[in-house]
Amino acid sequence: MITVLGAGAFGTALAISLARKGPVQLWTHDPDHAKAMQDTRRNDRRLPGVDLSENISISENIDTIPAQNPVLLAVPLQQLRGVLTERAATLRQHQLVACCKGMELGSGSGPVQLINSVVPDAVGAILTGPSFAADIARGLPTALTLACADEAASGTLQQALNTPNLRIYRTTDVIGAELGGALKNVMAIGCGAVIGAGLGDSARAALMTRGFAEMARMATALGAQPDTLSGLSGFGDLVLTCTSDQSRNYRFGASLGQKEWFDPTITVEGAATARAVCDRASALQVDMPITRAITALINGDLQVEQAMDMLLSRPLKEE
Ligand SMILES: NC(=O)C1=CN([C@@H]2O[C@H](COP(=O)(O)OP(=O)(O)OC[C@H]3O[C@@H](n4cnc5c(N)ncnc54)[C@H](O)[C@@H]3O)[C@@H](O)[C@H]2O)C=CC1
Ligand SMILES: O=C(CO)COP(=O)(O)O
Repeated sequence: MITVLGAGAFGTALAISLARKGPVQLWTHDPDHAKAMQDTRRNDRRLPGVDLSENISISENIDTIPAQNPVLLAVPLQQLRGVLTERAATLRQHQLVACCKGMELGSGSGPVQLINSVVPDAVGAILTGPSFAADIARGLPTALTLACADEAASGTLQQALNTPNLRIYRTTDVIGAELGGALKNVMAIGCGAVIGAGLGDSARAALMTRGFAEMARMATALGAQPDTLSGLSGFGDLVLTCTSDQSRNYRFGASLGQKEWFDPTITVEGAATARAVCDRASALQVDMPITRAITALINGDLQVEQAMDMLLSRPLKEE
């Protein structure tokens, strides 16, 4: 049995995929949402149009989780500390797999760092990489990275989470995998803004490439292995979210570029993460001009055209 905490788009999609192999417990903190999903056998709020199989049991209350059950934590990163703190007694000594992308405001922590600090006797891991919830739920082929510092646990989790459509690779480079997923969302907002403002595909390609260099710079400063960023969690997810309308970060960026309203209830991890990354970059003295420009855009301090002029007028340098 696998337990999924968080019945948003991603948690539900993972539950649907994993339920093809065995029983899954899907938890939501909202009793009305649990009732609606139990009645309709669908998650119309977050992942409409896909049925929840009988292998998925839905609950708004999970007091005990058998020790051998891996637990997937599929809530937005900025909510993760609260969920862990509230459920720490239940989650102790479990394998906890963060299924979220970002850096916490204030602490600058990634998801596994948060798990390790709030539930220190659990095994922390992260599942990340290029994957839209709707694709996973429809059974389309997808590849993800499972990062866990504990090699034995990483092998067990890889087996447990691999499904016929969901191919899981593993790594012990947790910080690299965390940063790939967190930083690419900031770039996706920037790319959406570039396309939304009509600045063209060439500008987007430049932003992705120089943005990737910036991601690698930050990752190296924090001790990640350089190769990790070139894998699914970095390069793979950067390509996906910077080029697809399915990405909420990209669509949010496009709305900034078009100067249009964007629904604030939609999860856009890159917005808070951009601010957290700027703070972390300042503390580490890592040069991240693209991230800073995107953050200024998100904060309303710059328009896309001004941000682009600022980047283009920087002193010339070697690639
Ligand atoms: N949707 C996607 O295609 C993918 C999402 N992710 C990541 O998954 C994470 C979750 O995103 P989604 O599921 O897409 O978001 P979502 O907006 O669809 O759902 C978030 C869920 O978290 C729940 N939640 C919020 N605060 C909570 C709290 N304090 N306690 C308990 N539950 C709480 C909400 O009720 C909601 O069901 C994000 O970090 C995202 O980057 C990763 C890969 C793909
Ligand atoms: O992380 C994702 C795909 O890998 C989902 O992207 P969005 O959160 O931008 O929708």
